[in-house]
Amino acid sequence: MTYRPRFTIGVSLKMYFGHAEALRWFDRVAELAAGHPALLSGAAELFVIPSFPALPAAVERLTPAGVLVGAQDLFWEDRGAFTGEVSGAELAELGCTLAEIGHAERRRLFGETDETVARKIAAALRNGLTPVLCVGEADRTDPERAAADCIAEFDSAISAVEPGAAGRILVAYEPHWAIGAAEPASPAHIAGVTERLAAHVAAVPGYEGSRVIYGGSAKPGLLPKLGSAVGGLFLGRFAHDPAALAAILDETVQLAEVPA
Ligand SMILES: O=C(CO)COP(=O)(O)O
Repeated sequence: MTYRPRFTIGVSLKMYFGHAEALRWFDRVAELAAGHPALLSGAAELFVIPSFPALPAAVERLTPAGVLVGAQDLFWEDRGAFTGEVSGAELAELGCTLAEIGHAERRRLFGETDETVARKIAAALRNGLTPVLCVGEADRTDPERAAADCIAEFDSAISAVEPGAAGRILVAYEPHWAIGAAEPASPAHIAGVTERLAAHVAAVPGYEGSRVIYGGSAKPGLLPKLGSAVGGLFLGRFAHDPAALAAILDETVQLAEVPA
């Protein structure tokens, strides 16, 4: 079964923007998305993951334009004495529909482990949030070994999901070495990993509709080189200019005309 929309395009703003800057960016992206043929035709769905304090404004300004909003992290408990943390329950209440989990920066700088990732995946699914699960090899290697690392990360990440709570996951393949770089990984490397990873994910019962997207210095021009090897892109810096995001949405329209 072909999942619609054809491509998922996501943007994480990480901690790049101040508040006023984020609001201006939301307004420009809302304007772009509301009239874009990619969203209107089902060629693409678009999600935005801003900082926590910007979430209510993002929901208010982007949701009417058909853009999904998610958080950059969540805690694995739903309520209690956990100073500084944010629950999936509150995120869902705010109108978020996604939660990013296990980004390489959180693993490297904030002590995220396979165990905490697994607990957070369970928390997201139990609160009705679609996890954006980040996986990827730490060091440059061949696609076979990279795919094996990603598959092990995926299996570990779903290991704490409560029975009956499995659901759609957006798996973001982000090789650590390609994040914050000048160029993305090569199309051959990306396809060599995403095709193996997607085949594995598709065979796990309960996770139907999941898809694998690529992140790590992704920018206009990459998607046409990948075609159906990926379910979409997860963008960082190269979506700060809304014109670049528009160019990528244009590419999804052209690609959607080619049968999957
Ligand atoms: O980590 C990323 C998205 O989560 C990618 O960021 P960059 O495209 O800025 O490398």
